[in-house]
Amino acid sequence: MPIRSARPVVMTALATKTQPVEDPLFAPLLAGDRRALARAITLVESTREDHRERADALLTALLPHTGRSVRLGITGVPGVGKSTFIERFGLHLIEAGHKVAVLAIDPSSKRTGGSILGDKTRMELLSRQANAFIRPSPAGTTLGGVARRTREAMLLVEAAGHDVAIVETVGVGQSETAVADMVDMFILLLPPSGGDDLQGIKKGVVELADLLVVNKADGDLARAAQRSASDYLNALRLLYPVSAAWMPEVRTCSAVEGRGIAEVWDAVGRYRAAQGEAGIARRRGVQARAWLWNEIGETLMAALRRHPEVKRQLAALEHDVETGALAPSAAARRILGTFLGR
Ligand SMILES: Nc1nc2c(ncn2[C@@H]2O[C@H](COP(=O)(O)OP(=O)(O)OP(=O)(O)O)[C@@H](O)[C@H]2O)c(=O)[nH]1
Repeated sequence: MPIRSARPVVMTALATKTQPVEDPLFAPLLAGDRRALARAITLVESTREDHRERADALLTALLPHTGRSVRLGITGVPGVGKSTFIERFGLHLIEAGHKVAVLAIDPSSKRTGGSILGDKTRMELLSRQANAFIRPSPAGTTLGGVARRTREAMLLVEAAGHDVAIVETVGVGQSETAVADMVDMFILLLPPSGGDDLQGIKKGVVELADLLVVNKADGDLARAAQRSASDYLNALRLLYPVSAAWMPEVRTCSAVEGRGIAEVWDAVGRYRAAQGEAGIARRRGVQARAWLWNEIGETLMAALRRHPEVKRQLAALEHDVETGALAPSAAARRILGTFLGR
């Protein structure tokens, strides 16, 4: 069953007619039970068909209780200090009374433990907090698959009462775009660079960022960090029109010393004020529509690959395409013809 917007009147009528059984995870998750939340995330991560149906039903029921968090994406190259930063940032938010969830996207990880958050020593202090929920990246082969499950996990943490949802991704590859497509604000952590150039940082990633934070602004690196920050600011001035609703800011911080962390949260507040509720809602609407088409694509492909007759034909058609006996477009049309029963 696809995710659909909640229509209380119709739902109530349907509910009394068919008496759908409420998922046992529904009530405890809404009450903020961590085990129920963890189990619900495991459910949405499952690829089993029956689990998928249950996950869709649970998500649909929870949908009216989602959307109330500040959705932040954080990226940066390995070693820039993401986990040190997120831990400090998360602790700062918890101290201010927030409930924080950290989710990760890392489909590329071949590291032992499987994911960037798999290592138990990461964010140890934060993970011990009652108001923090940290979830490692699910194992996945495709970015699309991992992103889909992270999006759903974000809805679940929101339903469980987390009012700040942080999606972390390692700054290599395409995952930054996937994260930028599911959050309200995208934060790029940068290392202090030695020279006055922006080498090593992909321009595309800088363009996605709403806030640039040069980390490690301490000790010997303090001056280099300041210099990098002004270089980035100059570069951004060339990228963005001054009249835009939000001109990305550049800040420095020291995650290790805990300096500049509160200022990052202040910048989040300014960003949200500049966008306004309508701006955030618009961005989320565009994201939801893109997500719908993603879902259609993924679901169609999965159905296509499962189709028995398609499966039977596929090897021969692939062989014909490989040997040049058949044009890929013609083979694709035949496969789709079979799938659609034409
Ligand atoms: N001087 C200084 N070092 C820092 C700071 N933040 C992190 N580091 C150090 O940078 C190294 C990497 O920090 P992590 O937080 O593990 O970085 P990460 O980006 O999560 O790294 P990956 O797990 O490889 O993705 C560690 O040795 C940290 O102690 C900082 O503010 N100042």
